[in-house]
Amino acid sequence: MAMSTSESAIPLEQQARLVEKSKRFASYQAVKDHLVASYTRIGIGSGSTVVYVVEAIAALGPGVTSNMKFYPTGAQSEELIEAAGLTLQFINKLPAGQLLDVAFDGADEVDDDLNLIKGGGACLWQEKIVATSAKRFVCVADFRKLSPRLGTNWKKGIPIEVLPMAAPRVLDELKQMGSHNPRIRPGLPGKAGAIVTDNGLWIIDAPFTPLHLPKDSSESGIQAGNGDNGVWTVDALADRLIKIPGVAEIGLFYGKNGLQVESGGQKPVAAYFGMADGTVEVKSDMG
Ligand SMILES: O=C(CO)[C@H](O)[C@H](O)COP(=O)(O)O
Repeated sequence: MAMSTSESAIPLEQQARLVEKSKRFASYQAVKDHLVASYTRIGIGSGSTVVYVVEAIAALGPGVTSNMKFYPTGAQSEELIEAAGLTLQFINKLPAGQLLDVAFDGADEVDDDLNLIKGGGACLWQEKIVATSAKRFVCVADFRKLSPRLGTNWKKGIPIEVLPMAAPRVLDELKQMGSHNPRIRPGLPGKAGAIVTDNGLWIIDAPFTPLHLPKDSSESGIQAGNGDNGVWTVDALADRLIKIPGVAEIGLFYGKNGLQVESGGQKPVAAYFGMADGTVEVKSDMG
C-alpha cells in the first residue's frame, strides 16, 4: 500500500517518522503475540523493521530472555542480537530434527495470501533458511508493504541471489521469461560494482508484471499462470526461477507455512502491519 494522497501531503520528515512508528508498533505487537516465555530458539531476520523486534524482545528483560538463543539471518542481525545483549546462536548448530520455536522477519511486499517478496536488504538466502527452520514464521512490516499482489507496490523486482559467473545467463533467461529490465544490483554508494551478499554472491532484481495468486488461475483470461502473455502466478514463477542454473535462492517466499508442513514452510503464519493511523493490522493463516 503506497502512501495515500493525504499521507503524501505530509512533509517528508513527518512521513518517515510515521513509517518508523508503524514498524515499531507492528513489531511490539508481533512479539507480544508470538514470543512465548517458554521458547528457547528464536530466529531474527534482517532489515530496518527487525530492529524494533529486537528492541521489543530485549525490553522483556533477562528474566524472560536469558534461556533463549537467537539465530540471525546475516551480519546485520548478528550485530543486532549482540548489541541487545541477547544470546547469539547459529542455524548450523540447530540439532537435526529440531526447529526454531518462532522466527521474526520483515518483507518488501506481502500479498493477500501471505506470499512475500524479500531480499531488499540482500539477505534473502539466510532469511529463507531461518524462516523455513521455524515452526512459526512471523512477518513484521509497515503499511507500505501491504498489497493484493506481489509486484504492485514493490517495483524494483524480485531479488534473486546468483553465482556471479552465471549472472549474464540468468539475465538472458529472465528476459525470456518476461522480466522487464532485470538488473544486477549495484553496490553504490557504499561499493563500486555489484553488491556482494553475506554469502559472497550477487543479487539480480527482476521486475515482473504483478503476480497472480494461485487461486486466480481459474479466472477467465489467466490460463495456468505459467508466463503465457507475461502472466505468472507466484508459485509457477517461483518454481521456474529456482531452476535456473546459477540461481542460489529467490526472494519469493511462497507455498505453505511452518504449521502446514513438518519441516517448516516459507510463508509466515501471520503478518503484522503497522498502519498510518497508529493501529496494527494482522493477517494470519494458522491453519
Ligand atoms: O528481506 C529483507 C532483507 O533482505 C528485509 O526483511 C526486507 O527488505 C524489509 O526490510 P525493511 O524492514 O527495512 O523494510
